[in-house]
Amino acid sequence: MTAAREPTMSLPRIAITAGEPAGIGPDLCVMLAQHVIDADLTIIADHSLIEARAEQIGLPLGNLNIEHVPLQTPAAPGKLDAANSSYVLQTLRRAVEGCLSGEFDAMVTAPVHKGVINDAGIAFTGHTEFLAELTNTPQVVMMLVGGGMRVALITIHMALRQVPDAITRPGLESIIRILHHDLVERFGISQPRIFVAGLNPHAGEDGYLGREEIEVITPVLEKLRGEGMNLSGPLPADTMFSQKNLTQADCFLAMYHDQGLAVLKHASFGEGVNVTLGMPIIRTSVDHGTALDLAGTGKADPGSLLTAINLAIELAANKKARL
Ligand SMILES: NC(=O)C1=CN([C@@H]2O[C@H](COP(=O)(O)OP(=O)(O)OC[C@H]3O[C@@H](n4cnc5c(N)ncnc54)[C@H](O)[C@@H]3O)[C@@H](O)[C@H]2O)C=CC1
Ligand SMILES: NCC(=O)COP(=O)(O)O
Repeated sequence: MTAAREPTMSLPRIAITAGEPAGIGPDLCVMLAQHVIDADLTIIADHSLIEARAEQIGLPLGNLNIEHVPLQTPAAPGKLDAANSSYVLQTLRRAVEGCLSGEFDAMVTAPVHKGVINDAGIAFTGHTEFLAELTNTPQVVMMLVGGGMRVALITIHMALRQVPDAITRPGLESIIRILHHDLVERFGISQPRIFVAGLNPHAGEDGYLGREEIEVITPVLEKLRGEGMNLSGPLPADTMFSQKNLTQADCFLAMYHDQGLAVLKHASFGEGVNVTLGMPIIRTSVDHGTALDLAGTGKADPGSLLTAINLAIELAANKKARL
């Protein structure tokens, strides 16, 4: 909790990385101080950055707990500076280290700007891949939760041109195994029903509109169904998210980023949560980006960050209950 709350034993300890310093992440961290949250939050950020943003948007910091990681150069709202990219990555390293050591029960990330990190000469496609590397996890899965659905992805941050070649039988099998495992173990769904999209229009139209469904997706689904997994598909992606399917699926599995996330964000932008599956640590995140246009204005909506914190609390409690 960040506003007035009675001290309580065993609240989940959650690290929050403030993200890109020129974006809305620092504003959202300040906004957390205005809410009562049943967790011990540690904001990992430059202390003076958060203080300055609080002053800018006219909100008190209260007893917000901030662990200081110094900026490389002063940050102005809305003005990206590649010099601060190493700071952004350092906040992530610190949170991961704390989660791995047991100091934190989970980490929640505010948005980073992928482009400016690359401008600094650091190859970076997203938190998901960076955290996989830091935790030595060979395969992670991105799943978003919102709008009454869960949507996981086979391919994440890659050019559309590269997608078909990146969908392989071993990769698909490994992702479905992780997804199934985490839906059971982390989300407590005993028999998850996973609806799997095809890659091509009409799921390939029997091979006339592409052969990935026949050659890659169907053989993997048949193999895993043989092990007892409840898998539907490959389904035409244009109708996969029908209202009827929303009531029946525990999770949709999309072949590429915008096939799944455009639908989810249409239904829930600003209230959705991004969760990384397959890692030894719990990580949730906002569903939006750095919104440079809103940084320092006080107009950013903290809804997604609050929902991400609540999901982290729930997943940490589920994990504790299983120990
Ligand atoms: N979790 C993360 O670190 C994510 C980072 N990004 C990064 O963010 C950067 C900017 O991405 P964009 O595509 O421009 O998306 P964006 O989400 O930053 O902005 C899209 C639109 O939504 C509005 N918006 C976003 N968050 C809002 C909030 N909390 N309250 C009110 N309005 C909000 C913005 O003002 C803008 O009009 C990119 O570098 C992208 O890679 C994008 C998504 C997730
Ligand atoms: N569209 C989701 C997104 O870009 C966030 O990715 P990540 O930084 O959480 O890997």
